[in-house]
Amino acid sequence: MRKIEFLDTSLRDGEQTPGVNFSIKEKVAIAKQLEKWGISAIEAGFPAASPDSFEAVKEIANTLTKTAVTGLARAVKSDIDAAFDALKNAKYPQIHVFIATSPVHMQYKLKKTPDEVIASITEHVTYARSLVEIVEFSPEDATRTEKDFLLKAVQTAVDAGATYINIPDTVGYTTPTEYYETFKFLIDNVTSDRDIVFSPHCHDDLGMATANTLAAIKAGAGRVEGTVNGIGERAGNVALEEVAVALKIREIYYQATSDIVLNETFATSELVSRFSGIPVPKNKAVIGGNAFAHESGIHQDGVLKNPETYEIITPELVGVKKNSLPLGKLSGRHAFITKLQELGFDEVTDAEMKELFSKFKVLADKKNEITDADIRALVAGTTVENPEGFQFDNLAIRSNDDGTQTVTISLRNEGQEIIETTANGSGSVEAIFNAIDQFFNQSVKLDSYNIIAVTEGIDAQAEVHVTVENNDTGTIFNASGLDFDVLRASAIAYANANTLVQRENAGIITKKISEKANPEDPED
Ligand SMILES: CC(=O)SCCNC(=O)CCNC(=O)[C@H](O)C(C)(C)COP(=O)(O)OP(=O)(O)OC[C@H]1O[C@@H](n2cnc3c(N)ncnc32)[C@H](O)[C@@H]1OP(=O)(O)O
Ligand SMILES: CC(C)C(=O)C(=O)O
Ligand SMILES: [Mg+2]
Repeated sequence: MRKIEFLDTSLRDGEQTPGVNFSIKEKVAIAKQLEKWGISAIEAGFPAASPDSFEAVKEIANTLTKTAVTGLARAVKSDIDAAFDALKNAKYPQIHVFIATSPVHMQYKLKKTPDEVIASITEHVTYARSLVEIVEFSPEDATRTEKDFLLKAVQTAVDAGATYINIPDTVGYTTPTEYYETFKFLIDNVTSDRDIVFSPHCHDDLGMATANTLAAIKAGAGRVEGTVNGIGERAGNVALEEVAVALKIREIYYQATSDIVLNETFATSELVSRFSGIPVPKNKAVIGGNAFAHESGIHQDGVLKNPETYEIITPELVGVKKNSLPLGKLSGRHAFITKLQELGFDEVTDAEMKELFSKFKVLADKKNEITDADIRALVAGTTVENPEGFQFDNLAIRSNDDGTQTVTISLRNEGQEIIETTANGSGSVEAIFNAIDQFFNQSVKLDSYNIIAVTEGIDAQAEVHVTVENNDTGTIFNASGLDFDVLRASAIAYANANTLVQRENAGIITKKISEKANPEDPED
């Protein structure tokens, strides 16, 4: 049975999702969880894109001990130098060089002839290979590239020293049969005296990313690329959890396995969802809230008689655990520590533990039963917070006789100074957002506002997701807030989003606007 390697690009392609902007701390926390999940290589970013991206790759390279870390680079020497500099301390560094090979990309975007692209592949893969042992090459938009030219580009990269050949379906255009044939064609025709590993990199524009990825494995691919929860540019990348579980359930058919620790899947998905601000839909395959729910009578009858009638994946397989140790307001420190360990949070420091326990006690006073989801939410909010900018402190609401609401909100700056603003609104949320707008005094448009209950029941914690647009730059930011009270969660989410906008305006973070189409550009 073949072992399929997994490369996760949630921190690079995943961050290209409109609105997603992970802080460096969040990226490191995700990278550590990915290592625990059994990912063999993490594409930690595009170091040449911004100082923030560079620092994140560097920090992850300094942190991981088991997993290879790779950085993306155009076929441009300074991009490759930036990737190498960021990866200097990685235990297992890799550099990923890409250049487009489809006619439309070469002619309009790169303004290069096919011969110039081939020369660029030789020059830049050779250069990357002079710096690190393991180089990955991607012919961008491979699935719209003419077959013989694709083979020529790939053979050129192999001859220049690339070990991993990634065949991106950049615009989510291919189909399973076609992609299978592309892989077969390349694997059968590329020659090398070294072992070359081919990998799919699928986008989900036509909803075929998982099927395409599995077809590539069937054709002989040895590594897969994708993201957690399928986040990524446009309709997203392939969701790696779907590929990992499909391989497990159909391992005989694919004659392949992986090192993915499947019972870490749910925790990985939840962390990425929280930090990306993108909730997992209830009907999402493998990890959605309904993935294991049986609603209709005939299905329930079948499952009661034998779960195998309708259940091919068990909740336990992907780490959805039964709440074996229920916690409440009378629980003590020992039970709390045991629960943290049971949930896999074994790296919590003493100081974090102290803070977590006091937050747990506050929550337990308000909520009858503290579930595992509450604890995970608590940990995510405490161990990774945005230390820069203003933090939500408190809010007070008054209903007026004319039906309007008045809100006084206080925010705390890094020096722990508390600043208050007051505003009116026709409803409480509007008044809260008006008060925060008044405080930040910057031009922001609210694009979306969503509330999710973290757990079931009337005393559930609320998670609020907002998407805002910085009117000065057009950049979109997602942010979330979590609290027992939905209005406080709303205030936290909106204040966090405004903090990101403020940091962009101050030049501390940069995010290229990829989500806005340019009508003048033939590619858009
Ligand atoms: C399919 C993918 O996911 S590709 C990865 C996409 N990710 C990103 O774009 C990350 C964020 N990007 C950025 O921060 C910026 O685009 C940067 C820093 C990389 C470059 O910024 P700028 O120098 O301002 O260039 P800009 O983005 O406007 O244009 C891209 C340039 O790179 C060229 N280019 C694009 N891809 C490649 C490549 N693989 N190899 C060589 N050149 C390339 C384009 O032709 C264009 O060149 P031109 O300026 O001569 O016309
Ligand atoms: C950079 C490449 C691998 C990419 O993300 C794509 O083509 O989708
Ligand atoms: Mg991609």
